[in-house]
Amino acid sequence: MDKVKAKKHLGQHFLKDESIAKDIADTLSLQGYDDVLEIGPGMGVLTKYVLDKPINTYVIEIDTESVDYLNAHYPKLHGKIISKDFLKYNINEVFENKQFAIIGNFPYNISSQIVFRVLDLKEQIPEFSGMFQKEVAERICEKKGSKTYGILSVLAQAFYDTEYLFTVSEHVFNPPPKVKSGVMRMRRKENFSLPCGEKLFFTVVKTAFQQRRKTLRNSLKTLNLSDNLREDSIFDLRPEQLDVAQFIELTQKIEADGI
Ligand SMILES: C[S@@+](CC[C@H](N)C(=O)[O-])C[C@H]1O[C@@H](n2cnc3c(N)ncnc32)[C@H](O)[C@@H]1O
Repeated sequence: MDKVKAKKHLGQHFLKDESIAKDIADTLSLQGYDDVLEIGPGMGVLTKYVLDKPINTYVIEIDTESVDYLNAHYPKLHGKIISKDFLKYNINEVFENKQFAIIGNFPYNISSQIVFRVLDLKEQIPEFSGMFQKEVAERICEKKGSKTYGILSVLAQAFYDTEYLFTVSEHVFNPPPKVKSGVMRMRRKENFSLPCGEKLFFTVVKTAFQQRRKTLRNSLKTLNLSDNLREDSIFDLRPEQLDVAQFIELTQKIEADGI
């Protein structure tokens, strides 16, 4: 069967370098789960190395041409290829009440949506690793004070320990993307339930970073906080000056204010 022709609208950039595929597969710690789901296997360059691990491997792929290719070349995947859009797929069809890891050389056009979906499913996902465009991988792992620290950094780090692992050149892909790539890993914290309302925490973080140059006193105006609360010195800060613990503290103060 012929190779799959890369489709731009699906973010298809196929990895050519087998040693990088192996290094990505090796980011799996294999601790705390027996199953792994690879998002976007394409022609299976990474899948091959994931299949070498002592773990049940499933893949989810939106492109039917890639699915046909995988069926033809990877008999070990028989019955474990989910021909669906990861963003819309109900994971309980395969992983009901199960812990599973997610890995991939992710489609860059939907990077942030994939991270948000993982955060939605965090109760079942103890580990999430793989390749994004470098800027997104860095953003996930960035600490307060940096220019790229933002919504993804705070929300991912509220529930996961995040590590930036290594950078990958654009030349090892076919076709090459315009930007460099970065491999990162997120491992869920032992205690990942927040000591404040999660929905409000998400709202506070997102609202604060929508106007990242403003102080919280200005950017959080839309939350209708009391004048008394707005006197608190935490509101003198800009969002990039707060770490996760401070965003939690801020959310707790807003909760106590009775929003
Ligand atoms: C960057 S390519 C990586 C392909 C392969 N893993 C590799 O390393 O060569 C991203 C893959 O994700 C697939 N993809 C794009 N959007 C998807 C979605 N919403 N759900 C599942 N797969 C998707 C693409 O078809 C493509 O195969």
